[in-house]
Amino acid sequence: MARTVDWDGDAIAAIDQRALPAEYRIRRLATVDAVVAAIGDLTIRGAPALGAAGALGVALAARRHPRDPGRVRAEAERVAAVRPTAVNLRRGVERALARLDDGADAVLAEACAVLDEDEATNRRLSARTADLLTELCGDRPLRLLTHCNSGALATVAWGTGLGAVRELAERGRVAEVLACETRPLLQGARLTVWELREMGVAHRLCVDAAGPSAIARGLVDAVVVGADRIAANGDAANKIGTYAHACAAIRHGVPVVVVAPESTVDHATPTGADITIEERAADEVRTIAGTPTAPAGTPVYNPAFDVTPAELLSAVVTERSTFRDGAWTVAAAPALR
Ligand SMILES: CSC[C@H]1O[C@H](OP(=O)(O)O)[C@H](O)[C@@H]1O
Repeated sequence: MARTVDWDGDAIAAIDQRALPAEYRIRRLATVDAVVAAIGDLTIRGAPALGAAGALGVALAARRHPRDPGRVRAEAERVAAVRPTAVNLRRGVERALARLDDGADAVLAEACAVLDEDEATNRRLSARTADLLTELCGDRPLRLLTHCNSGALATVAWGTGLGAVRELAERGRVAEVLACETRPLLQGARLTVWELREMGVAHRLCVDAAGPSAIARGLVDAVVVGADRIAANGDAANKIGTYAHACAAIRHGVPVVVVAPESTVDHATPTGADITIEERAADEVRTIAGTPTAPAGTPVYNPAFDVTPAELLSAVVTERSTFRDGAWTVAAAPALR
């Protein structure tokens, strides 16, 4: 699989995640308008992937308007504002924009650095999470519940929550993954299942409401999810439905681990109550694959995310820190070999 988001020398090359699993196709995005549209319609989705797309969107603007920094900043703001919850999007934009005074080539180089750093970061946080799950659940094949998609498709490569599943599978420590379909846009059914088949990991698909029930019936050893923004106190915003799994998990003594890069931790946001939750279009709920499921005009409540309070989480794991029992601890630097 190619990188989820990449630079082809003149434009952004992105896997079109709306087309999966039926079709694997790359969309070429050569303008800021195209990037804004692709983020809005979830051609590109997932916090780290959004960060990469945001940085590359600024690079496109800087190449298009090399002598108009004001225009570049305005275009950058258009990109950053498309989706408010995933902190990585604005961070990727700001990181690229910080090089604007050095010229368009420097902006592009910074954006490409965002991409180049991602896979190594995700492999590190995946290994740290696999170690923690082994500590929490025992050194045995585990039955894991996932929600939405936090795999390679949500990042530039490898993945976060599903990256940890991949790491455990390579260690021979995954018995089965129960993948929640994730209404309304079905990232679980369409994307996580597709990635699990690519990995050769045993899995079953279930409706979202079956997640808490599976936990209650003792079918799940741990819940492993990604995140879009993690507040300073460890509260985590993730796909709508995550909170319900966590409520069931704490009642039944099942660990819930949030896996995300440091770039998703927002220490400037004190608690989950301070996180803006994106509301999406009503028709996403009133239809399935374009077929109406409710009468036209039915009023809809469609938050794209919910917040799981830190007290319901066993841990938040990044590539270099862990939030557990109310505190962040930084991992010791890996021993020099
Ligand atoms: C590794 S970030 C994945 C995160 O992003 C998803 O949201 P969306 O598909 O709307 O971009 C979901 O919350 C995943 O957990």
